Amino acid sequence: MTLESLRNDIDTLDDQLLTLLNQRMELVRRVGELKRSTNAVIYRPEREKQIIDRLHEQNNGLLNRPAIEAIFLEIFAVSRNLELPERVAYLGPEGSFTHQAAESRFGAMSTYMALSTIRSVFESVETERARFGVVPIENNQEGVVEEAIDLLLEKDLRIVAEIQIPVHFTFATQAESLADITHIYSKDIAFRQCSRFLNDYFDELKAELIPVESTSKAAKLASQQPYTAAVCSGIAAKLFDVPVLFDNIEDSDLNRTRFLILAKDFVNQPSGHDKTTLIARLPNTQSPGVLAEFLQEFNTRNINLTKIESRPLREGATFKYWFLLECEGHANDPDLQEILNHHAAEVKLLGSYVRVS
Ligand SMILES: O=C(O)C(=O)C[C@]1(C(=O)O)C=C[C@@H](O)C=C1
Repeated sequence: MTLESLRNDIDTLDDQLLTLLNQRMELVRRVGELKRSTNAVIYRPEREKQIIDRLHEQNNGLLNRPAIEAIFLEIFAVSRNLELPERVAYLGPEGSFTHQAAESRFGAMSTYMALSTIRSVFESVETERARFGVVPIENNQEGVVEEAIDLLLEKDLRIVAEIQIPVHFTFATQAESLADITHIYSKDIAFRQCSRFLNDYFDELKAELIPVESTSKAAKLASQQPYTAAVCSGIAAKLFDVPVLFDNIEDSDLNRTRFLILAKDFVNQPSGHDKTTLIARLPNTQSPGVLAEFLQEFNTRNINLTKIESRPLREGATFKYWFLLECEGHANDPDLQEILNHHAAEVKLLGSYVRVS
């Protein structure tokens, strides 16, 4: 087959894909009308997961699961925008890893607001300037983001979904050759995490490493100044139009960050593979057994507790704590429901949502 005839076949299939996508959007538009008439929520992560699971199971072509996910998450994002355009606030600046996390769920078509603090993301959702907020909650190498954890107690928001993304860095530059590069910009932590690559390539070339506030700023500088480069996220390089010379230049490929999507009011239906996040303010944790007995309630019901984080209650000059707990399962599961009922006064449900891993 010639290139031309292969391309002709691709054109024919693309025409069919477009027709099918438009047919799908017509159905989605009707779903949107139905939902608006019943005041139902537009974003249904558990339904999206169900669709991707089903497609993956029946698939026997070349596309693997990440490819199916990438294509369909973008389709869902376009669908949701058609049903009701929804604004997404995230911890900026543009091109940050939180931006990348937000885009991985809400797609290229959503309206985004880059905010400069985690608190302002919470507040924008609270005051309904944004329908959803995306914040980092923990990194598997560095631990939790304390500000985000504390705001979960302070503000009355719900968790819609979690996103986990590997922290990959790219090396982006406009320079024609590595030997031309005199300065490399990035955040100091990113330099540390890419030290092997930088040593291998630049030890002899002697480019100067210049730390700046964010990897997005680094990409911006590299877009403005010839003979410079940036160690930054892929999304920042794309945003500032700096060609990526090397991908995944980090020393360890185990570095992952977990983000939460927050909304003012949100209830997910069970997906069969869920996680639940709770806040517990137990009275008298200084009395023997109070905390242990509470945790035991999960154990006796065979509920797998996956995380417990203690944070100071900041009540006077005392050492008192509240706890952020995560367990497998959905708040509708009868066993978990029992615990929630039993501790209605001291336990608050932040959300049940599709468990990533
Ligand atoms: O099934 C729905 O509830 C829809 O709104 C449709 C749809 C889709 O495109 O398939 C879009 C948004 C939801 O997050 C889930 C699925």
